[in-house]
Formats: sequence, C-alpha cells, structure tokens
Amino acid sequence: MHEPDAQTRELMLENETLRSRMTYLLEQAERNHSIMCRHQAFDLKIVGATSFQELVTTIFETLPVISDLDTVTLSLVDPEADIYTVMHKLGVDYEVLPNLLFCEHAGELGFRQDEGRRPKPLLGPYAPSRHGGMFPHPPPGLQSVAMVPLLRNTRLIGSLNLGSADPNRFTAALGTDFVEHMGSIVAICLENVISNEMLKFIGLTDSLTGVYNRRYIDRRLVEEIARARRQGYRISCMYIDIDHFKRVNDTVGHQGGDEVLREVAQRIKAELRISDALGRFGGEEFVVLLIDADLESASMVAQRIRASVALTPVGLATGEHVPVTVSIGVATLADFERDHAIEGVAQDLVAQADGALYQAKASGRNRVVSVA
Ligand SMILES: Nc1nc2c(ncn2[C@@H]2O[C@H](COP(=O)(O)OP(=O)(O)OP(=O)(O)O)[C@@H](O)[C@H]2O)c(=O)[nH]1
Repeated sequence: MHEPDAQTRELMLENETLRSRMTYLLEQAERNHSIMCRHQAFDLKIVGATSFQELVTTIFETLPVISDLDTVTLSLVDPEADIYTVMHKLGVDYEVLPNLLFCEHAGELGFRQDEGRRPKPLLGPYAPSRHGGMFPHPPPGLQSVAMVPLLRNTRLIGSLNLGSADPNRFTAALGTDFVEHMGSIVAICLENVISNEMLKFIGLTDSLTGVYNRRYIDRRLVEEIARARRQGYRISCMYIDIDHFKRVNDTVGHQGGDEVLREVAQRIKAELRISDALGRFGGEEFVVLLIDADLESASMVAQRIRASVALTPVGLATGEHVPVTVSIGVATLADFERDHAIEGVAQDLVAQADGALYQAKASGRNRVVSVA
C-alpha cells in the first residue's frame, strides 16, 4: 500500500470535516425536533386545560421543564380585581401559585405601547430593580429574562415572564418569533379559560345581591357533606327569611325592596367566615352553609346576624329608612353514615333548618331557633 498523495489527503480531510459537520447538523435537527415535539405537547396540554387552575399550574410546572428555564411567572392585567375574586370564589388556591401575579394597569408591565404597534417581548439581563415586580421569588443565580406580552387582538392582557440562570439565554439580539408564538397560544388559552370560568361563576350567583344562588349552594352542600364525612368536621345550615317583606315592598316599592335585599345580604355576609357560603334561595330567603361549625357556634353566628339586621334601619337611595328584621332557623349535620345517599342527607339538613325557621316565624319573628 502506498501513501495517499497530497490531493487525496486533502479530500479525505474535507470528507472528515463534512462528516462531522453533518453529524453535528443531524444532532441539532434531532434536538430541535425533540424541542418542537415537547412544545407541541405543551400547546396541546394548555389548549385542553378546562379550568384556570389547571391552565396556570401547567404553565408553571411544564414550561420550565420543556424549555429548560429556571423560573416562569405570569402577570395578569386585572383592573377591578374581577379575575382574582372570581377565581378565588371558584376555589383557586393562590397559596400554591406564588408566581401568579395581578396588576391593575397594563402600563405596569413595562412594554412599549406605541400607537398602532404591537408590543414586543423584552429580553435581556436580569436586573432586580427593574424586574423585581415580575419575579417576586427569583431563583438563585437568575441571569437573563424574557417578558413576553400576552395579547388578545391589540389588548394587552398580561405578560409571560421567563427566567434563566444562563446569561446568554435571553439577549436583546435574540429573535423573538418563538416566544411570541408561545405567548399568543398562552394568551388565547388564558382568555378562553377566564371567560368560561366567569360564565360558570355568573351561572352560580344571584345577580341582584351578588351572593351565590340556589344551584351553587345545593352543589356545594353535597361536596361539603362528602368532605365532612371524610374529615369528620361539623357543618351547619341556616335558613334566613326577612320578616314581613311583603310589607316592605308595599311601603317602599319593589326598587326599595331590592335595596333592602342587597343590604341584608351584605349584613349577613359580614358576620360569616370566608369558608362559609351564602346563597339567595329566591325571594327574601337566604341559606348559609357554615363549615366546621357545630350547632352552638352556628346559633351564635345566627344571633349576630339577627342583631346586625335589626340594629339599624336600612337606608335607601330615596333617603327613607326601613326597619328590617329576620327570622333564622339553624340545623347541624348529624348524619355521618357513609351509606346514606349524600343528596338525601343534604336535602334533610336544609329541610331541618327550614323547619326551625318556620318555628321562629310562628313564635314571633326576629328570632333564632336551632334544632338539634
Ligand atoms: N323587591 C323584591 N321583592 C321580592 C323579590 N322576590 C320576592 N319578593 C317579594 O317578597 C315577598 C315575600 O312575601 P311573603 O312570602 O308573603 O312573606 P313575608 O311578607 O316576608 O312574611 P313572613 O315571611 O311571614 O314574615 C313578596 O311580596 C314578593 O313579591 C325580589 O327579588 N325583589
């Protein structure tokens, strides 16, 4: 065998270089394919989220893993705190979502909002003084960040905030197509899920007083009884009815009657714990579920409500003042038998409180009757 000549050696070297370049490109293509697959899976997962909690939890838990990020936070524009309040009422637990942030004005997000131009993502080194609001719990060693505007049409609804310990991960020179695409999918999913949750909430509340409606209380009672059976705590129920409400309407008109209903709902609410649930059962009747309350403590709360309603007449927009009293029936859950159908147990509890209310009315009104 003889030595290859110089030209062959050069060709072999070139071949070698091309081979290793090709291997590198193949690896790169495989890596990109795998990133793309993971992001497609993420997109499918967030598109399929059926609740606000599920959506934001997926964003916080899955995105850092598939995108190799050290932190992800989400800021939502919520001028009247409607989203915050409704999600809370629907059971969202903010304690487990420390990276979910709310702001009053879109301007607080820091994007340039020139007339007619879509705000662009902001990429660059992490600066605590500038980005502290977006990253209230920054991981140690956070180096570079990307704030991605979440837009619905031209409206800025929030910002998806990505953070990395790699200083070169997000630099001003980097292209933003990828994060913008991610931002647009997150924005659509957020808007859908928030609208659905808001509709769900409206379907569960009473439009006149803003408290829950009967549908909600019926559903919640079944859930609470199941939980109370498992965890062994007490649930009590109050049936509240405004005394001689027909007379109120006859004296101050239907409009005035509505104002009285709203004020009574507020006075009841003011005496309750955040975990209790107040619903209007139609007309001038309200039902309260008291969680982790036995008959004695529920009766005490009922007395407070009775006293607070009777204490000061309700002031109306017309300047009139209407003295109002309520009668209240109180009952507590005694049936912890697991083989009894929950729906029947729930109906019995409300019926017992209603029976006690009947006694309160019959014995003179403006009073509380409790049944053991
Ligand atoms: N303003 C107003 N009135 C309502 C509403 N729903 C029901 N009512 C009125 O509530 C009154 C209920 O009257 P009744 O059920 O006879 O009872 P009451 O006058 O409160 O007497 P007692 O319950 O026996 O103390 C009726 O006059 C209804 O028209 C409402 O949404 N707004």
